[in-house]
Amino acid sequence: MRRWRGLAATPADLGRTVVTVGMYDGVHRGHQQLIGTAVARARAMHRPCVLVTFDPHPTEVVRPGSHPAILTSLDRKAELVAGLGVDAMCVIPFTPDFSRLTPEEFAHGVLVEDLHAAAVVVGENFTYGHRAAGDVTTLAQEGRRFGFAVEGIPLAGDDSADGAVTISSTYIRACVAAGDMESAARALGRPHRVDGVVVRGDRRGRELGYPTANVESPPFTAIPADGVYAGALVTRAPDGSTRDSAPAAISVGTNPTFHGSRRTVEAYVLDFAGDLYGEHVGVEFVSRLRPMTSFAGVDALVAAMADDVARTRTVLGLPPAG
Ligand SMILES: Cc1cc2nc3c(=O)[nH]c(=O)nc-3n(C[C@H](O)[C@H](O)[C@H](O)COP(=O)(O)O)c2cc1C
Ligand SMILES: Nc1ncnc2c1ncn2[C@@H]1O[C@H](COP(=O)(O)OP(=O)(O)O)[C@@H](O)[C@H]1O
Repeated sequence: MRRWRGLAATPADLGRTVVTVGMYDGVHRGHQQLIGTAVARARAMHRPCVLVTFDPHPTEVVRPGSHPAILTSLDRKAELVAGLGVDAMCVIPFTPDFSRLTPEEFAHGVLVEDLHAAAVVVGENFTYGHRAAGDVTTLAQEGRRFGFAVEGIPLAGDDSADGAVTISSTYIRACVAAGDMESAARALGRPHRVDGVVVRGDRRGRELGYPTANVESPPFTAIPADGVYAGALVTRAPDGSTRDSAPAAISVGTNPTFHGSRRTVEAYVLDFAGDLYGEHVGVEFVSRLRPMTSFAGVDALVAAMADDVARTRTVLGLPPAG
């Protein structure tokens, strides 16, 4: 997949394109349907499918200080959309100036002049331009004027949840913030993952018998509620692709037993011994086991960790330790 930042860097040899526009944070099941439709239209028209997204999140520019938790980094988003067949990802720096483009300026300047759109595929609730004044109806009008087709796709739902919900990034952020990783996974179509780099901690884990990879993630990463989770540690190659995935018991919180103050994400990898410092990893959260607890002493904590590891094996369907 080709990828560039800023409309000025758009390759000159794209020809006419099929464009889909959105934040696509999470690349959840609704996004997957929408992107799948855009890719299918592009294939049928023998055009490249270009996904246009924004960085930083527009909310932060429109209402500073209100940055939402981010479900997928740009690199992870690129990996996921490439897997859906998207040919190119264009990241538009979302600046105050860009936020002031009128709907018509966006349609004509960005979609027609920069990206040569022959067709545009968006969700039926898509809005664009200054104060989100443009919607699918205005986009269809611009399309008739400037010569591109417009398709507004109905939003996907999750009927298996208590009462059907419309799948959205906001809904998934709420699931993650509450530690409901099963609902998050149903909406995402895969477990939620926190990406980051393994850094040094207090070097206490190995003394307890449970060394933990402390994973430092970028600001605004959507980190699940404090607690202990069953999941996996995914190691990544330098190009970002997945190298390996191993079962893990994961701790999120300030380690209150030791009166810590920094909130950390730490993964104890089952049946593993080795050096993970500096590795680019992803922590995948499958199920919440219990809250973060302030134990009276180290022995009680170690006993709880042994139980967490046993329950992790059960949750993940692994045989008990031999
Ligand atoms: C499965 C698991 C469960 C944990 N549960 C708790 C807990 O309930 N309370 C707590 O204070 N710390 C908990 N921790 C975090 C440990 O306190 C932490 O891993 C240990 O202090 C090592 O820290 P270090 O990696 O910075 O050396 C847990 C860690 C793991 C891996
Ligand atoms: N099973 C394992 N799970 C996680 N990390 C492990 C494991 N075995 C060895 N390690 C290594 O040990 C480090 C964690 O040891 P620990 O004593 O908790 O130190 P720190 O406080 O620096 O995290 C990890 O970053 C990793 O390099």
